[in-house]
Amino acid sequence: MSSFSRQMRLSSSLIKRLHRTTRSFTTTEGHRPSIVHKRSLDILHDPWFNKGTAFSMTERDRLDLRGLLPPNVMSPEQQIERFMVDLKRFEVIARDGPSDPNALAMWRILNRLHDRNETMYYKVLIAKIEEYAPIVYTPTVGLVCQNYSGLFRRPRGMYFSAADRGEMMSMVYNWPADQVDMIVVTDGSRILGLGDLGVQGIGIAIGKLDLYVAAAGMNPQRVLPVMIDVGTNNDKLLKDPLYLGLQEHRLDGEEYIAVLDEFMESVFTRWPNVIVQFEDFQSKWAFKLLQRYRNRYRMFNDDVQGTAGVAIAGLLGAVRAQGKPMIDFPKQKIVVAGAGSAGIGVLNAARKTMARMLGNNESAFDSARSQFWVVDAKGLITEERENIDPDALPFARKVNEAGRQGLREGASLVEVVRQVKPDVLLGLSAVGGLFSEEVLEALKCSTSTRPAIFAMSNPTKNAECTPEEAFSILGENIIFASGSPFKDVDLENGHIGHCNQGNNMYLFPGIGLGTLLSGSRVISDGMLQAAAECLAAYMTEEEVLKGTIYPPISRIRDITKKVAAAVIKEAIEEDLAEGYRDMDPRELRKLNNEEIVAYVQNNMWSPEYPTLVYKNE
Ligand SMILES: NC(=O)c1ccc[n+]([C@@H]2O[C@H](COP(=O)([O-])OP(=O)(O)OC[C@H]3O[C@@H](n4cnc5c(N)ncnc54)[C@H](O)[C@@H]3O)[C@@H](O)[C@H]2O)c1
Ligand SMILES: O=C(O)C[C@H](O)C(=O)O
Ligand SMILES: [Mg+2]
Repeated sequence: MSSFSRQMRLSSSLIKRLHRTTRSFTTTEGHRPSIVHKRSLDILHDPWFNKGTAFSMTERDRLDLRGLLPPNVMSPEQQIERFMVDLKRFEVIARDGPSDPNALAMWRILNRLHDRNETMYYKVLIAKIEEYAPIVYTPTVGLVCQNYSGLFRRPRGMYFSAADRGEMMSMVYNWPADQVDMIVVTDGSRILGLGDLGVQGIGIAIGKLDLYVAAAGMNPQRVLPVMIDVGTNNDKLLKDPLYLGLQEHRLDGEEYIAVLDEFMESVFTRWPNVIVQFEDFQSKWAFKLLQRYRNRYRMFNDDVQGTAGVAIAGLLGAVRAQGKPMIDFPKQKIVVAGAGSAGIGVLNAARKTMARMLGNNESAFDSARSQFWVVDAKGLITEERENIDPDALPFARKVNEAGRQGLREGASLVEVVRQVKPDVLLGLSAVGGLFSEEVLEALKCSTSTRPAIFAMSNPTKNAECTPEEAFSILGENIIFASGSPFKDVDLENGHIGHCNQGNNMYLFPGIGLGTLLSGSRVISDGMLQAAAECLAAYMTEEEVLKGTIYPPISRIRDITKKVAAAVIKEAIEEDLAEGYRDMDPRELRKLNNEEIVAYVQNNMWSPEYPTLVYKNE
């Protein structure tokens, strides 16, 4: 078969799936029309309203589009078919390495579609999320951020720089949408495991919001990616003549906080109901800003809180995969490599979960601490550590206790694994290959019947190990999860080693959507816990026993709906829910579980072209 006919076959199978997965994508009169205040070329240049060749003849007449488009009116399915031929030329599984140019080429093609026709873009993304999430999100988004100055064509989102101090309150009115539901903001200081990428980090905010639209059904007209450019400490970018951001060192201390404070005040003044997700801030600021804002604003930190929930769900899955009840979780010995925003977030949440299972009192909380061994760049953290980070202090091992185990301050990861014989080895270190052959060999001494490895660092090259390495050294009786997507491993004995993707994408969209629809003014620990428990309970006993502890990404819209419903339910129980639009809090309280899920479903946006009607402003 020629490559062209193969492409056409692939395209037509996609088209069939598109027909099946969504009811209608037509400009039918059955849908409520959208009012536009522009006509003619202004519409074609507006990705929120543009339908390209799918504008019907009556719409072309009504909106002064006649003569501005080729005469043949295409159906949305035909439009996608044409688009797919272009995209499929680069069909590869997107991974770092030799396929980078292909992954970037696919990102470019998708990005151009995003720029000209958002409805069609999200139609494609939702229908083929498994294939294109690795392009618009992790791992390719990392590569995109690294190359953003060269890839930048049309601006997307808003930029606030240190030079805008005193102006932000008026600047927010430059954004065209009167309603914004969701902001993802970064300062670019720690993009995935790639370090300080300065202004180029905007790519991650865009990628996260793509998932808000595709997975949570947020309306793309009401999401806003934001970059806070307070400079960069990346020497390469400071010297690069093509760099798009401020070429000065990062602001620090009070000056930095003043910029963030002004930004938060400005966006919440214009959009009082917005939710702000903090993303990829270096650990130094991630915790401080979370503490500063979480009781004042509707905000959360995805790397600290979203990751924690996903890890808890995975850790509980790993217990079930051993054939044990979840309540056995407090017996697990867990070695964590990495004590940054993500690692500490996971440790705190795991300790609290154990404590709850042990009786939810102070002594339970205290004893849960001894289940964790934390290794950072300087080795095992003990109370002997000089200038210990206060966030890591609660997890520092007591010197005597470490000594009894044959360990000391600064012991290497391999020594720790050898001595502790952990049930779980979890990496959030951003160091690719940290789980070396030696470390994996040491894990063979694990006292678990089914050891679990979480190589959660991103993107692909930063994963602490690959699934091939883990399965080939430890055999098939392990649980494996990674932050970036990897293929399952053929174990060559007729069995498959399952690779789970342990990524916060399974929670942040549902946390945001649930918060929005509950109308809660803050995002409580209980709401985050409810999200994690929902994800943990999502997998069936049978799936978990087969080693599948997270759902496939093709189910992300369904899991997000359920997570959002769990968040709403908890907000109601904590008396935080203030309602959303027509749904007032009293009515919200009357809904049963199924009705809450239906309420979420009914408020999820789907990519369908509305009929456009012009109205003079
Ligand atoms: N899978 C997910 O959902 C998810 C979520 C959040 C973060 N992450 C990933 O986690 C990684 C870390 O993020 P962060 O914000 O915590 O970063 P960070 O830079 O704040 O923390 C990194 C930590 O790793 C430690 N470290 C460095 N070298 C080490 C070594 N050789 N051995 C052991 N520890 C070492 C550092 O001391 C530090 O404590 C990133 O790669 C990020 O992409 C993944
Ligand atoms: O962005 C991701 O894929 C997960 C996480 O937020 C990260 O920072 O790595
Ligand atoms: Mg992140």
